[in-house]
Amino acid sequence: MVAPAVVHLNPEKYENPLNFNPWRWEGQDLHSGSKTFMAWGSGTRLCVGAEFAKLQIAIFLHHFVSKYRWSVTKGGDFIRRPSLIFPNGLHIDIEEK
Ligand code: HEM
Repeated sequence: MVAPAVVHLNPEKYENPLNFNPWRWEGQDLHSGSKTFMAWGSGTRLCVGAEFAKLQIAIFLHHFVSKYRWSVTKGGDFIRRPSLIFPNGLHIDIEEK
């Protein structure tokens, strides 16, 4: 069994894996058999909803950053175990621009 988050945070695979850097996968092998990128699983069990989910995420983020302002009001501490957990939640105020 493989924990994808552990692979994605491996400093031997990615430079400064804890830094926010969406471009870190640019030029990497992202195919279904990749051993360095497996957010959608791998091989025959690859997520069937991956393309749908990516489209939804892109549409959501586009509208979220272009039409709304937000600020963190409470919480936001996080623990990597290895997936991300917010023990006190992450409360945000959202308002239309
Ligand atoms: C951010 C969103 C998503 C992530 C990160 C994600 C991730 C994954 C991962 C890692 C697996 C492999 C699990 C394993 O190896 O046992 C998987 C499988 C699967 N996902 Fe997703 N998924 C997402 C969204 C979706 C959506 C939106 C759908 C359906 C509309 C979906 C349907 C499935 C199905 C049916 C499988 C099982 C595939 C199989 O075993 O043949 N997923 N997903």
